[in-house]
Order: sequence, then structure tokens, then C-alpha cells
Amino acid sequence: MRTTADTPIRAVVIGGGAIGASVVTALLRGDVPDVVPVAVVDPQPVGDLGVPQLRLEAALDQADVVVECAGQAVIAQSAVGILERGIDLLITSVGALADPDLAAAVRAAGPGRFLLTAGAIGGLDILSSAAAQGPLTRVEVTTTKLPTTLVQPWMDDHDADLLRVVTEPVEVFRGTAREATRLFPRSLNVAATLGWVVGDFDLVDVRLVADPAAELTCHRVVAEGAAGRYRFEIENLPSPQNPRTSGVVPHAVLRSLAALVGRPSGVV
Ligand SMILES: NC(=O)C1=CN([C@@H]2O[C@H](COP(=O)(O)OP(=O)(O)OC[C@H]3O[C@@H](n4cnc5c(N)ncnc54)[C@H](OP(=O)(O)O)[C@@H]3O)[C@@H](O)[C@H]2O)C=CC1
Ligand SMILES: O=C([O-])CC(=O)C(=O)O
Repeated sequence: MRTTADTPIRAVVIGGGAIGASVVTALLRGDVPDVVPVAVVDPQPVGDLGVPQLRLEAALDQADVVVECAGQAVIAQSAVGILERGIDLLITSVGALADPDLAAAVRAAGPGRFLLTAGAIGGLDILSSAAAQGPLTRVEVTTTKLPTTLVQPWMDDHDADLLRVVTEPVEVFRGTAREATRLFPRSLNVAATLGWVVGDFDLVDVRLVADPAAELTCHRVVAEGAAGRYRFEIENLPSPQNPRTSGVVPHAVLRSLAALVGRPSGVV
């Protein structure tokens, strides 16, 4: 990746939805010093975001760094190729890496570098440090979201309809982060991020609750191990563009992008 101060770093954003569109707008505003957005990639017309909308291959010809804000399939299909071209990659759809073969391939690929954004949650720094001191023995996350945001294509009509009419909180899923992010690929990337950080997707016990009163999306994390005990609760306002996604995520992506291109500030 080019890093000289007098040459702007060219960013391609994959996905022009709730996260991607906000990221493009912020980059055009100059929110990450020396990074300019040069293209957005999306199968559907995204409207005028202020940068050309290109097909992936054409966009990669211009990219120093790719910001993925599209979905797990993009990571499965394109991450290794992007890294092999020497382009750096910021991953938002972290759940893709719960596939051990893909995770190994992404880790081995280069010379481009990759980073995962913390996205909708925090506390990952201390959990990563704690896991380095000694294995964590317990990692749990309870995510609470609006029921309609949790309807999945694999659900039968009965279960999907239940989520549309439910009036009380109801547990929708209980299992490992690996399963959680496979079954809810657009809603439980945070569980996968915890799995990545603690080095074990199967250690992370995920509970997903649909709550019709959940004005805020909640991720409650409990962990313990040799280093100590950890508890934190995050309550995010959903994105007005996509209530499945927390509104803070584009800002997390921009923060991660600054770190990836070597312009971090504040706490890392
Ligand atoms: N790590 C974290 O904390 C979080 C991660 N995420 C991840 O980020 C992703 C994006 O979230 P969000 O912006 O809210 O979702 P949106 O649905 O608002 O936007 C995603 C956009 O990407 C497009 N897209 C789908 N497939 C491709 C592709 N192959 N190439 C290019 N563009 C594609 C979609 O098009 P179309 O609508 O036609 O499919 C859509 O326009 C989520 O799917 C999830 O995986 C989300 C929230 C938190
Ligand atoms: O935005 C959130 O709160 C979490 C989310 O969708 C995800 O992890 O995929």
C-alpha cells in the first residue's frame, strides 16, 4: 500500500448500504486524513454517493485499500484475491471468518494486510489481552434486537410470522458464535468478532433475544479466565437506514480504517 504523505490513499468501498454509504460520505468530507474514496461497489444502483459506482474488478485497479461493508459472501469470494493483489482490506462482515478454511486462507494471503473492525461492540482490546495472558474459560454474549430485523430466509413461515407479531421478548437462538453468525449473518458478526479475539468461535456462547420493545440494540458480554472477569453492556441506537445494524458501525469502520492506513489517533 502507498503511504507517502503527498499521495492520497485510494479507498474502494464494497457495499453502498447503511454502513458503506456513510463511510463514503465521511471519507469525501475528509474524516480520515489522506484517504480518498475512489469507488463504491454494489450490485444495485446506490444513487449518487459522490464517487463512481464500479464493478469490483475495475474498482480494484484503483484501490490501495478496500473497505468491505457488504456481507459475508464478499469475504468468502474476494478477500484472498484482494490481499494477493497487495491491497489492504478492512473487514466488517467478520462472521465469514468463522469458516476455518476461509480464515486460514485469509491469514495466509498477502502481501495486502487485513484488519477486522470492532463494529458494533467494544471491550475487544481487554479481552484480547486477557486471552493472551491465559485461556478464557467463559465468554458469553446476549444480543437483543427488534424482532423483525431477525427474520431469516431459512426460517419457516410459522417462525418468521412469530417474529413479526411477538409482543414479549423471546429467545430466538442459543449456541456457539460459529453457528450464530452462520444462521444470522447480517446480525451476529459481533459474536464472530468475540470468537476471533478470544481465539475460539466455539467457546463463545451466544444468546439472541427478539424484543419488540428494544429501541436500542443491546450486546451484553460476560467473560472470565486466568486474567480476570469482564462484563460490559453496549446499547446502540439502530441505524435509521437499516435497523438491523447499529448506527455507530460506520464510525467504527472509519476508526479502523485510520488504523489500517497508519493514521490512528487516541486509544488503539
Ligand atoms: N461487525 C459488525 O459489528 C457489523 C457488521 N455488519 C456487516 O456489514 C454488512 C453491511 O451492513 P449494512 O450496511 O447495514 O447492510 P445494508 O444491507 O444496508 O448494505 C449492504 C449493501 O451491500 C450490498 N451488497 C450485497 N452483496 C454485495 C456484493 N457481493 N458486492 C457488493 N455489494 C454487495 C447490498 O446490496 P443488496 O441490498 O442488493 O444485497 C447493500 O446495498 C452486514 O451484512 C454485516 O455482514 C453489520 C453490522 C455490524
Ligand atoms: O450492528 C449490530 O449491532 C450488530 C450486527 O448487526 C452484527 O453484528 O452483524
